[in-house]
Amino acid sequence: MTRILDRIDRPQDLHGLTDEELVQVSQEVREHIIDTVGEIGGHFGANLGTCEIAVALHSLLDSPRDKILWDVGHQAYPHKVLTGRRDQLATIRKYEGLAPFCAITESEHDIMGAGHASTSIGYAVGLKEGMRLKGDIDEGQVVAVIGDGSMTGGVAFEAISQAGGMGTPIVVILNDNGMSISPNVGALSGYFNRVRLNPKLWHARDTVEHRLVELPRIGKAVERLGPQLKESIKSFWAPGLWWEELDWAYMGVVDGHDVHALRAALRQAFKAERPVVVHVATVKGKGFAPAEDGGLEGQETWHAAKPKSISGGVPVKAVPAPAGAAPAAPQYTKVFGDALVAEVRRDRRVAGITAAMNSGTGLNILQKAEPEHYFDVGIAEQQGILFAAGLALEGRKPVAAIYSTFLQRAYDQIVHDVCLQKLNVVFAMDRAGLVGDDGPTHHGVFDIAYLRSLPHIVCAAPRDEPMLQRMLRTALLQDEAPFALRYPRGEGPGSPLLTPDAITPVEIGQGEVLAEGDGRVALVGYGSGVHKALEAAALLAGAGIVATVADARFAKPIDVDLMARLSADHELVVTLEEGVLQGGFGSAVWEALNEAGLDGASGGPATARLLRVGMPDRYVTHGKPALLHEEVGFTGRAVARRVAEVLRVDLSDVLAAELSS
Ligand SMILES: Cc1ncc(C[n+]2csc(CCOP(=O)(O)OP(=O)(O)O)c2C)c(N)n1
Ligand SMILES: CC(=O)[C@@H](O)[C@H](O)COP(=O)(O)O
Ligand SMILES: [Mg+2]
Repeated sequence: MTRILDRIDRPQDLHGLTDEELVQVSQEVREHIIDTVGEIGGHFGANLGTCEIAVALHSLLDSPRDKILWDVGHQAYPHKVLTGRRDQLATIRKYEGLAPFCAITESEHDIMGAGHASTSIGYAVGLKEGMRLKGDIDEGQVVAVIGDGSMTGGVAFEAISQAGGMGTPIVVILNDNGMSISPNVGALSGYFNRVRLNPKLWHARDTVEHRLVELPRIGKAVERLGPQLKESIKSFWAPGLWWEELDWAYMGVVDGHDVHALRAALRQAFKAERPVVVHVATVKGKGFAPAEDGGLEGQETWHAAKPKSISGGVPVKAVPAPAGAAPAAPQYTKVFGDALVAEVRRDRRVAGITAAMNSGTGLNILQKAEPEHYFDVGIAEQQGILFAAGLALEGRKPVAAIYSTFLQRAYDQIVHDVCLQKLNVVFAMDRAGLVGDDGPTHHGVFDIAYLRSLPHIVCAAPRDEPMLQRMLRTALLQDEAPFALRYPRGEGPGSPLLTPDAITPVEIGQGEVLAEGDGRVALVGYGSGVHKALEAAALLAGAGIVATVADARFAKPIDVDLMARLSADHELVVTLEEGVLQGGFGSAVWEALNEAGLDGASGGPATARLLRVGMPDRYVTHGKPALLHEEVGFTGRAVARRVAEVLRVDLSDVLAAELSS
């Protein structure tokens, strides 16, 4: 059957279609996403929830003159399909393919870049007030689509307050499905649930006035009340009171899978001359039974789909690993989650905090094992750190498990509240380094630089799983300082784990030499950089260069004695880190050598040349980590090649042999 979708090459092609045709297009978009994402992998459930919303919006609006903003952007695949990218959807999140979220460099219909939650309303206020400043506030509609989970981000409320105060005529679609990645949390979510799940409240506004006017004796009086007073009486009974109190018009709850109802509500909202929120109820994973009928667990499972996980619209049964295959190394996330449970059981002062990333951080393990010591603040990283600060002031030992990239959201709380007051808070930063498919908004490459400069903080990075266990223990045994721990997304090298009673702390500020060399080059890794150092050393050995390999273990405090010794004993010292070079670990080594008069520049003893290997001064694109590591030169081969150049050694045969092996 030919799809209507096949003739939708631009959003304006939706204009003039009947409601029935729009319903059909919505379903065709849904099936296109199920087939495509089920094959290639990617964000899934949220996209099935916004098919009708995207169709309704683009059928009424003239994008990009009218501006539609998608909060986070993980639910923007229908928008991408309807705005000329239908046939490229299979490239999404792939190297040089469509961006994982909205990107202003990708399409004129992507009005804002995203990836981090809760930003869309803020942009919307700016865009609309920008039109007012240009002298034409009616230049175009501005609509922000934000989920109930993203609504828990404080910055969304900052924008709601500004818009209410200025009377900025924007439209917000609150896409309420009761889910964040895991079930949504907090009082706001509770309020949304009460309203969304109570159909009687869905049309309260319309019926309240009717019933009031029908009342004996006072009915006539109500009839004569001015519209404002009537509105406030209506909103007293109807949901959305707090929106009205903030001078927003509240409309809802609308069925987010009913194109006709959505269009009717949006037509009304577009006419308002004030900020309007349209509260919409959707199902995360709508139209895909394992999610739609799978309850909260099913909807959490299908937040993202793995490659080749769906065929013919149904899940593909996982194929067991062949007998005798080596077990995959445990994900750092699981090692951390298990280690945190062990720490809580060793010291009842310990508690774990997540910001809506329950399973992503491994805190789902703590939630099951020690629920009293588990806290989820929702998408509210700033609150997560303030909450940790409060716990620390109360003598608890909080561990804030927040991805490196999302922790950026709480930078001032780290500076102003934790470090300045020298509070004993542990930052467990998963997804440190290049995360891969999620791309530049999610790569955790700035934390070394953004934390190392803060007084009192300790910055550490384990080279493998047991070292992660030891560093977490170290962080929690000490009472002195804030302690930041970083580790990459995915598997470690598979080193044998330590039993809880065998976990010993490491000396803070002390590095470790893993292999002594012949004095020509020392490769000093930090975290995942240690493995690149070992890979490079193996290649250099093929050319007769025996490299010294060291694990710095700490970026702050730096092991100055070790760095001084390596610098004095070698021609070349190479630092390797999966973080930006500017202000990173290599810079810290450079600074330490300079302060000790050992950098050769200050007339001190002859010292080694310093070569820093790390992330470049640009945003690295999306794609598989191995491809990205190749692109930025963060591989054993690339490092070996650079060392050979400096030492004027010919490595071509070794590299050729390695390639052919
Ligand atoms: C600042 C920030 N914290 C955490 C995340 C991770 N994250 C991505 S989507 C999501 C859930 C969003 O929930 P909601 O807005 O309700 O959208 P839904 O998936 O339910 O459609 C989370 C926590 C993020 N993208 N940004
Ligand atoms: C959209 C978003 O921010 C999350 O879904 C993120 O993509 C999760 O990343 P991980 O897959 O690394 O947990
Ligand atoms: Mg949601």
